[in-house]
Amino acid sequence: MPAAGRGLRLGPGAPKALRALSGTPMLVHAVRAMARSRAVSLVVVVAPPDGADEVRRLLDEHNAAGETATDVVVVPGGETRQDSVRLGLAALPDGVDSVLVHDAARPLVPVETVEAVAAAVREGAPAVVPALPVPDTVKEVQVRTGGEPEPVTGTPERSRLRAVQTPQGFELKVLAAAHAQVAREGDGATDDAGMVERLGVEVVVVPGHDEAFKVTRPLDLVLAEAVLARRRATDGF
Ligand SMILES: Nc1ccn([C@@H]2O[C@H](COP(=O)(O)OP(=O)(O)OP(=O)(O)O)[C@@H](O)[C@H]2O)c(=O)n1
Ligand SMILES: C[C@](O)(CO)[C@H](O)COP(=O)(O)O
Repeated sequence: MPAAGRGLRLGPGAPKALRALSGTPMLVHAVRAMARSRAVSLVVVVAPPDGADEVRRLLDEHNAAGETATDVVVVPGGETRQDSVRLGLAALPDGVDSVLVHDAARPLVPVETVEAVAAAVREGAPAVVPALPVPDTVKEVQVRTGGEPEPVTGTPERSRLRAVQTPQGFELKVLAAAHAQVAREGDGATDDAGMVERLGVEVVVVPGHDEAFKVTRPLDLVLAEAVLARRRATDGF
């Protein structure tokens, strides 16, 4: 679980994963969300490089894995999400053959989404992503950094686009090979599946969920609090 980001787009404050949602660190919500799935037996939390001890303390204090049999280990992360995922993979024990990579910044992912991804990997898909259709029309532009209007260069057909979430599920040897290739070639990708695509391995999509959104900007905190309030009212947690 990459959790080492600063959360710059969320504004000043503690590293994003440590910020509170309804009084509980976002990371604790995310670990609980994964531990709730019977497909998950170990969560490797990749903490801010200088914050591994604090993260361990917070997870223990909040009893993050609760009554589940899920183990939680904490390792320090890296400069980029890609580095952090690679450091998390390096901490896996021998004998693991499949892995889910889940952003701590998606703390409210429903257990059904986690299980759908895990089931697709178990059934033989080497790489699986949860995703939703895109509600807006998406334009490709010529990027301008000076604030001037950006010329549109194309409009991809919306019905063929998907907004991709996490957890993304992989055969471990496929994901490890993808990260090794990217590390060798020095070419990044914004998600793990993107690296696997470059290996020429097929990635498949299963349905994502609105509540698996990524807490990125301040308005996302408002949405997350509203989802938690609705869950407390209807589900009791
Ligand atoms: N060096 C990094 C950067 C990001 N992440 C993690 O990757 C996930 C997705 O990243 P993002 O939402 O972009 O988080 P930040 O990098 O913290 O956000 P920002 O870009 O706004 O700073 C988050 O769980 C984040 O903690 C990480 O583990 N290591
Ligand atoms: C992995 C991801 O959440 C899939 O949508 C996304 O690409 C992460 O991007 P970020 O810029 O690191 O938040």
